[in-house]
Amino acid sequence: MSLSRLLGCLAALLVVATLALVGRVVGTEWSSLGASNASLQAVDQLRLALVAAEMISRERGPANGALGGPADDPALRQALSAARARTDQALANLQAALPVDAGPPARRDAAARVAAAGTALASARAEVDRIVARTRDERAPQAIRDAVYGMVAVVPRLSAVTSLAAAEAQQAYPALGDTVQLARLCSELRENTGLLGSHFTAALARQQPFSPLERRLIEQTRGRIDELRFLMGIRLGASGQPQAVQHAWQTVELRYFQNMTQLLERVIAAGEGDGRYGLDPAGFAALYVPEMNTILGLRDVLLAQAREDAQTEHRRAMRVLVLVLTASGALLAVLGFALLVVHRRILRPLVQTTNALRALADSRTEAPLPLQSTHEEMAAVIGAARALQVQTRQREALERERDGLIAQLREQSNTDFLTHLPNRRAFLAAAEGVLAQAKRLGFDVVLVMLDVDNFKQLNDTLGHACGDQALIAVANAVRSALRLGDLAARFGGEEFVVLLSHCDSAQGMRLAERLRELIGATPFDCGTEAPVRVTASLGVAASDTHGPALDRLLAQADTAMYRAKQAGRNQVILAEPAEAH
Ligand SMILES: Nc1nc2c(ncn2[C@@H]2O[C@H](COP(=O)(O)OP(=O)(O)OP(=O)(O)O)[C@@H](O)[C@H]2O)c(=O)[nH]1
Repeated sequence: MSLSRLLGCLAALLVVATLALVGRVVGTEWSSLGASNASLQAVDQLRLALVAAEMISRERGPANGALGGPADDPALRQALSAARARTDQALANLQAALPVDAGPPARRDAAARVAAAGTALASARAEVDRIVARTRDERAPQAIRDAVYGMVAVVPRLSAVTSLAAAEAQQAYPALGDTVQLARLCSELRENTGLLGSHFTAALARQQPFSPLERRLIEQTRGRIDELRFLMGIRLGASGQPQAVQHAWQTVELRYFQNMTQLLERVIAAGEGDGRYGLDPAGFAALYVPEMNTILGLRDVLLAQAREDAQTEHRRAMRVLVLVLTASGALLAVLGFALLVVHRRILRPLVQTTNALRALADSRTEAPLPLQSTHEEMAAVIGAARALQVQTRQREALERERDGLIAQLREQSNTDFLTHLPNRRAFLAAAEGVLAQAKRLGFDVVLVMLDVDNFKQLNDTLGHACGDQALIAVANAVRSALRLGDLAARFGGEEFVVLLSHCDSAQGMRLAERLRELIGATPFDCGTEAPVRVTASLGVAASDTHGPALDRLLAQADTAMYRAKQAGRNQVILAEPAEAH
């Protein structure tokens, strides 16, 4: 696997792992935000449910007043219809906060329960109205009691709704548990204190002692009130309760539990005695209800506290989420930047350098290298590769130069520098090749040995430079007499040699003779008045007579040439067959 591929895989892995981690953290904080939002909603619903229950309870005050008062008292009727309007509004508010066809089954059930409470309330009100329409004398005590307890029975119908809201608030944000439960206990306490007042209504209206049933109900309700006071006292007495809550609880203790003790003892004593209360239901309510409502004050403080706690939690969750999102964004940005830097500053130059080095290994020096890196190590690698590239280019240039020189030297070592004809060495090598071919293919060759006559004398009389000119003139004559495929060379000093391919002795003699004439007829300039000429003596040896061995042909031609010299120079002598042996 290539390094870039490996790094690509690692980068992808890193990005995926980071995204998973970020997703997990953001998801957790997002659900924490959702939970705190849900707890806020649940606290609001709990408040609406408790207020609705309170309004139904409070409606019992004017209802009891109307049941105990004269049939056509406009003040009582007005108070009752105002209380009913408040209750209807509170129920409508609660109904609006509970979606009927959305959410989990318990929630839909809660909405149905509110609707059922509304229906039960309507029938309880109808019962109250039926009794109130009668004259006071026509109102049977049992009928009043039934009407009162018809109203009383409506409130518990909302308890499922309040417990659902309290449970949801608590589930979303467990720290709210104590506060919402205390708010519910407050509501229940308020309901029971109201109920206690309602138990007195019929007896106060009739100014008669309590019936056994009323006595039992009063005892039960007082017992429940004491129980609730105890439960709340334990929780509210614990340290850590906010000041506002402690103050509200102390107010309830003072104004309801202490201030009302005397009034309640007096009414109960009269109810258990002669039935002379000294006040009617409305009078009792005027004294009792304001003190009882301090419990609602405590409830509202608790609900406000729960809402504030939920809001604080919501703000905290929002802050954490924003922080997590910002940190995640920053982390991803840093990661992306780091990967980009690694890719641009390390990986890409490395790959480019690797390609350049690979190309160098294949003797290709044109592959581009990255521009200089700012990183020490990369700069060193790129610098080394660049130096290698430059060195390779220089080496290649030197090698080219060397090859040229070698070729030139080879050329020079095979060529006579004066006449530019091949020298003895080159001739011997080439002639061996031609003779080998002649043997193989069966054609004849002729070797002509040529020596310039009286050359020493020429040198001595006209100078060495003139001798050189003579040699150049002879070489030119030899060159012009040759056919394609023939070989000619300066064999040494003033001696030349010619090897004629596909040639017999007769043809060789003719060519040698023509060459002799040509040399003798070729003038050259030696700075003298008249141009100078030289002659040459030539010895001819043919393979058809002497065989195709080079040394034998050379020796025979040389001997023939010597004889030509002896015979007076400027002539051509064919080697005798006898000389072949
Ligand atoms: N100018 C010049 N002279 C050369 C060169 N090579 C050999 N010589 C001279 O050629 C002469 C050869 O002389 P000899 O061997 O006596 O032969 P010759 O004078 O031609 O006499 P014959 O061959 O008998 O006609 C010597 O004086 C060499 O110094 C050369 O390249 N240039």
